[in-house]
Amino acid sequence: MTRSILPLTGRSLRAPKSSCVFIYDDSKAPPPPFSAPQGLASGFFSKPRDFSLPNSSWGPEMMRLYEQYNSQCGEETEGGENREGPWKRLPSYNRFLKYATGGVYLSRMIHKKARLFTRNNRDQGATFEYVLFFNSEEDKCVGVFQAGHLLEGPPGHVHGGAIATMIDTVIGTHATIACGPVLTANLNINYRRPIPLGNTVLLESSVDKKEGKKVFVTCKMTSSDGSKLHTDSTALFVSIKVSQLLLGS
Ligand SMILES: CCCCC/C=C\C/C=C\C/C=C\C/C=C\CCCC(=O)SCCNC(=O)CCNC(=O)[C@H](O)C(C)(C)COP(=O)(O)OP(=O)(O)OC[C@H]1O[C@@H](n2cnc3c(N)ncnc32)[C@H](O)[C@@H]1OP(=O)(O)O
Repeated sequence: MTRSILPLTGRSLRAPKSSCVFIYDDSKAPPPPFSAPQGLASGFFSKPRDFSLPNSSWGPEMMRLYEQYNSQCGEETEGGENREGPWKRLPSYNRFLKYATGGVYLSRMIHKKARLFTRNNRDQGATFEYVLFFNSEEDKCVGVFQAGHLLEGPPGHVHGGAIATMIDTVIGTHATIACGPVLTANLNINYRRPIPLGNTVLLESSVDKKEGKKVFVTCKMTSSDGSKLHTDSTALFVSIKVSQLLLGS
């Protein structure tokens, strides 16, 4: 099942008349969430860049963990057959939607320039290098994150806000897979040990409980070999209708 993407005329979202607006159709049952960004992205670019693939800035630990999970991913073989695997690599693009009003008219320039926060720097390795994997059998989501030199907080170490961003990204993705579109309502982080800039860390999340519109998720972030605990965190996500978010109601 794939999420249906409706091309709407500009009127309903107050976008420029000549524009084609893409929005998720909430009336359909939630599909696996990661077909959506791909579909969306391909509406705007002939070949969208998938940022979760290795690049020359990835260090040995980032590559080691990537290979460890990627080698356990299902894939299509050269013969066109599907090879089974417990993990799935989640592709990652730098934008979701071309137009969103958010209740206020945003200029065409802002819409055009909007980019996903974690994927907005063209300098490879400078900020957030990461890849996410999901295991549906175990209901586990894993993020491998290499922290770049522009994420400095305390001297030589990663800023707490950048750490929170990565946690939110992993658990937000996990909550979206579990429940469809969600927003972070609450995020609690215990920062246990600072992360040196350039280091690769591993994030592992689990869904603890679903209660109506609410989904409770936990996440721990460790050094790449698992020996040091950097953070442990809990979060609450609440399901939303994307159309409400875009229309500002
Ligand atoms: C954005 C969607 C895009 C979807 C795209 C789809 C696929 C894309 C694929 C993947 C995406 C993957 C990853 C995403 C990456 C990163 C994640 C970034 C996430 C964010 O960066 S997100 C921005 C920051 N986030 C906000 O900007 C939220 C502002 N906020 C609100 O928009 C509302 O506040 C909302 C919606 C949270 C709730 O509003 P609401 O009206 O829907 O619900 P309501 O208030 O009725 O609460 C219902 C029940 O939750 C309880 N509850 C609510 N809030 C609570 C709190 N804080 N503490 C404890 N309990 C709370 C109530 O007590 C009640 O509980 P009960 O039912 O038991 O009474």
